[in-house]
Amino acid sequence: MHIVTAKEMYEIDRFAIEKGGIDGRILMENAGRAIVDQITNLVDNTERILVLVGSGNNGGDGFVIARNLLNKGYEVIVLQLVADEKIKGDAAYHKQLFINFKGKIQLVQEVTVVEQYLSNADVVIDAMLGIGISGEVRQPFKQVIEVVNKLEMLTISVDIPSGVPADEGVANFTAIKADYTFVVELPKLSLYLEYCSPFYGQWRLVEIGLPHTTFSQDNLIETWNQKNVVETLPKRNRYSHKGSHGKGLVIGGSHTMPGSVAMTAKAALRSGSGLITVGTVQEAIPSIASYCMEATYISFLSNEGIITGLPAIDFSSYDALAIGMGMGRSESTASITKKVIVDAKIPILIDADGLQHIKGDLPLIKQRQHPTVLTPHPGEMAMLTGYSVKEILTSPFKVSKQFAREHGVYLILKGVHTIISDPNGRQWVNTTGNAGLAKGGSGDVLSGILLSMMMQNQSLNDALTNGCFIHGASADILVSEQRSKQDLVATDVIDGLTSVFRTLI
Ligand SMILES: NC(=O)C1=CN([C@@H]2O[C@H](COP(=O)(O)OP(=O)(O)OC[C@H]3O[C@@H](n4cnc5c(N)ncnc54)[C@H](OP(=O)(O)O)[C@@H]3O)[C@@H](O)[C@H]2O)[C@@H](O)CC1
Ligand SMILES: Nc1ncnc2c1ncn2[C@@H]1O[C@H](COP(=O)(O)OP(=O)(O)O)[C@@H](O)[C@H]1O
Ligand SMILES: [K+]
Repeated sequence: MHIVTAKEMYEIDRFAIEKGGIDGRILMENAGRAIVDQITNLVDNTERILVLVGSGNNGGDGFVIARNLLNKGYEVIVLQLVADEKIKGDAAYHKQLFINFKGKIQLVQEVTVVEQYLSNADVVIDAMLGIGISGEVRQPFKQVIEVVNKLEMLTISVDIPSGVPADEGVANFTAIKADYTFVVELPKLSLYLEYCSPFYGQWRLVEIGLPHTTFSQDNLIETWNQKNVVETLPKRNRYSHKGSHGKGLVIGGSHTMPGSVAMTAKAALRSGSGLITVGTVQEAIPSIASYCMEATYISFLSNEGIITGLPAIDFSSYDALAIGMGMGRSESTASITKKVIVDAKIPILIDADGLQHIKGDLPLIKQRQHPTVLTPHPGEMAMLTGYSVKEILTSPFKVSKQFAREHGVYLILKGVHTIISDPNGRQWVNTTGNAGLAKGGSGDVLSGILLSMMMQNQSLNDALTNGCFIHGASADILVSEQRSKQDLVATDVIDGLTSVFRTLI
């Protein structure tokens, strides 16, 4: 499903009205009614409802909601926070219908009066500002938002919590903290920004009859969900043999960090790889092998438990490789990573310490004739780009698209809403995962799953989006069935892959 910016939402709206011939007043009626259907599931008609409306079409939705709730026997008052002449077009039409239906509207701009109305209500419907907001929230909205947030009453936002920007790039704002938000037709970008999404509370999409398409081809962002995975994940052929499912190489680890490559290798095997070889220091092999007996091992030259040299490896005998996990950041490991980037004429995934190594070698990556996948978390992304973590979290879509295009890489910016970007600038947002994954080792497991997916017979975009989905889905199933977000650890996520694959295939 497309994730839209405000501009794209307006384009779709305009298309539906101008080319599709749908009257904007019908769209507004559809939006209001669809939201009322949701509200009636949450709110009993003995509860008193206050609808806060502003000057735009978001306020217009508010009038439709108020009228339809009134028809269903709810006690409803509309507080209009702007002067009468500010309400125009479709919103004015629906305001008049509400009046015709004997609806009560109070024109209020002093916050103390708003407070009095709030104290006599059980539920507040927030239809003040929608996706048309620009700049900082002005009065009286700012004060009203602060008052609503202070009160412990059920708050339901229409389309977007008032004050939250629809798009990325605005770090500081005053906004309603909604319990529920009913988002009109398509998800807005800010739903997937970790500093905005908490304001939405629980959210759901409501359909109002718009086409699900976007017109600006330079900003294609989609969610990746279970339906997409089921459609694209290759089934295992009855006549396959181990060579059909990829031979992968995992390079990394050190004497003090053997666990990371162990988990990457095990996760790769548990997600379908035919054969996995681990290249690491001799000292680490016994402990890794006892956890991952299915893998084979190459002992790398080492000094004090750190890899110092690359043995002669025929990279062409592998289908893909992952490098960097637990490898350390010495000069020797950095030069090994550099050599692998140049010599290995196969798809490569670079994670963790490997990302630190390549900062100065991005031009070498651009020259590669085979795909390169980078999997930074925001801290590593900051190191690679020179932006601060805050700047990255404020504009994660823009920053990652720019980086993927500029350096010709597949970029997986990990986080609550992991963003996958391809070198052409297409982007997907993963929809699985939970805070149980916020533990050391989760990223190593992801690298293993991705390595395996990269070797299965699917496009690289599908491989990476499916891999991210499967990783998060494992954590979700575990947390819902046997573990908690507290005790979940990375190796559980590997064990949980069984449930994911049994569900998906
Ligand atoms: N297909 C669709 O998309 C459909 C969309 N629909 C709905 O329409 C909504 C979008 O409507 P919209 O475009 O009228 O914008 P919206 O946010 O209601 O108001 C903007 C007004 O607010 C004001 N204002 C702006 N910034 C401000 C600030 N910082 N601080 C204070 N005030 C500020 C400014 O007014 P001004 O005071 O400047 O004259 C401006 O005119 C959308 O979210 C959805 O709910 C549905 O009806 C069905 C179809
Ligand atoms: N709160 C969260 N919600 C969803 N996914 C999360 C959350 N925290 C972490 N993750 C996921 O867990 C993984 C953590 O990776 P990373 O930071 O590299 O961990 P490590 O380096 O310790 O292995 C990423 O895939 C990330 O998307
Ligand atoms: K709103």
